[in-house]
Amino acid sequence: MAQVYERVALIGLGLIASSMFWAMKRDGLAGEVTGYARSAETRETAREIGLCDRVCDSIAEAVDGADLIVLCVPVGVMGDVAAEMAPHLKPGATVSDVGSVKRDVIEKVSPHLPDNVHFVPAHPLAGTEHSGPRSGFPELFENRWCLLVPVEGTDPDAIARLRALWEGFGALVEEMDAEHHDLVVAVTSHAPHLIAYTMVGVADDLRRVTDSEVIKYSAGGFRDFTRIAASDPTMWRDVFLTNKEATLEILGRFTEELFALQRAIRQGDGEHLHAYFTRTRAIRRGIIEAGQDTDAPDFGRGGGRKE
Ligand SMILES: NC(=O)c1ccc[n+]([C@@H]2O[C@H](COP(=O)([O-])OP(=O)(O)OC[C@H]3O[C@@H](n4cnc5c(N)ncnc54)[C@H](O)[C@@H]3O)[C@@H](O)[C@H]2O)c1
Ligand SMILES: O=C(O)C(=O)C[C@]1(C(=O)O)C=C[C@@H](O)C=C1
Repeated sequence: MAQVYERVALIGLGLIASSMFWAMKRDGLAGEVTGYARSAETRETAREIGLCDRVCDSIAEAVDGADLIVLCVPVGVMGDVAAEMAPHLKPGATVSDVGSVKRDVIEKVSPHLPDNVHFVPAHPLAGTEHSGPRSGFPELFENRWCLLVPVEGTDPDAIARLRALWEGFGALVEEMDAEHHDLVVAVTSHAPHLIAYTMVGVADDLRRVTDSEVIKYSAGGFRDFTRIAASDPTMWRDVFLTNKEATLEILGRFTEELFALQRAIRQGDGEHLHAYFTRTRAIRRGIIEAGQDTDAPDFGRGGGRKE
């Protein structure tokens, strides 16, 4: 595959950055890739496993001369990181991010960026419950969506180039505005994570269900909940604090539906339950028919793959 960027800097060296790096190297999508993470331990691990061509001890050194800089840190620190790197950016460079929330990130990052760089926020809808520099694998983005959320007036060439990189990773790319993005992912990702966290918390609170029983009998739905609820606490704290409005809107609707189902169970209203479950079953079938059920085949081979 053809090289898309000569110099790329990855800031934050966890699951997403490491998956991007391995995919870039596998397919020759970038020339030199530099990396920076805040903790010396993470930088040391990165050097040990060959994550990045050059691991830098300062953000200034990492972004120096880079054509593309991707912020791969938790959404709560995107603004601070942008402020720190801004004076060292090369004119004409593209700054992007992979944050799970877009409106807040755009609000926090944009004011720090000089006028002579392009800002093209992005969000790959792909991940696992694992985090850190060892968790990435190059197939992570294959056949997954990556949403680009460019602000109005962004240079179309900068957008097209970033699109080419994500398509090079095997992702399906679409553009969306930030507000819509945040509402969509509140439904498809953020609220489901909160529900999973809650369900596992409830099981943990029930003293009659011992730890060993939770492990022994969790072969089905609950096992999936425990996988999701094992996701990184810092990342998810930041997601909920920065996508507050949309998540609360969806959780409000969720609570209303839950009460309605609760009442149907109490009143023995089987018709209500059956009609509801028939409707939701059709959604799952729609996902599979659209070829979006990327969980079905064993697509990952790295340490961070899904169970
Ligand atoms: N994990 C997922 O499923 C997933 C999927 C899509 C997008 N995202 C988004 O991608 C971003 C990164 O997530 P991840 O899963 O790769 O996280 P991760 O925890 O695996 O990695 C985060 C990295 O950022 C570093 N970091 C934290 N604060 C920093 C700072 N102030 N300066 C420099 N480095 C700092 C950490 O040391 C770590 O190396 C987040 O914004 C997240 O919302 C995550
Ligand atoms: O599959 C998982 O483990 C994920 O949690 C990935 C997932 C998701 O909810 O789909 C999580 C957060 C991201 O922002 C995008 C993708």
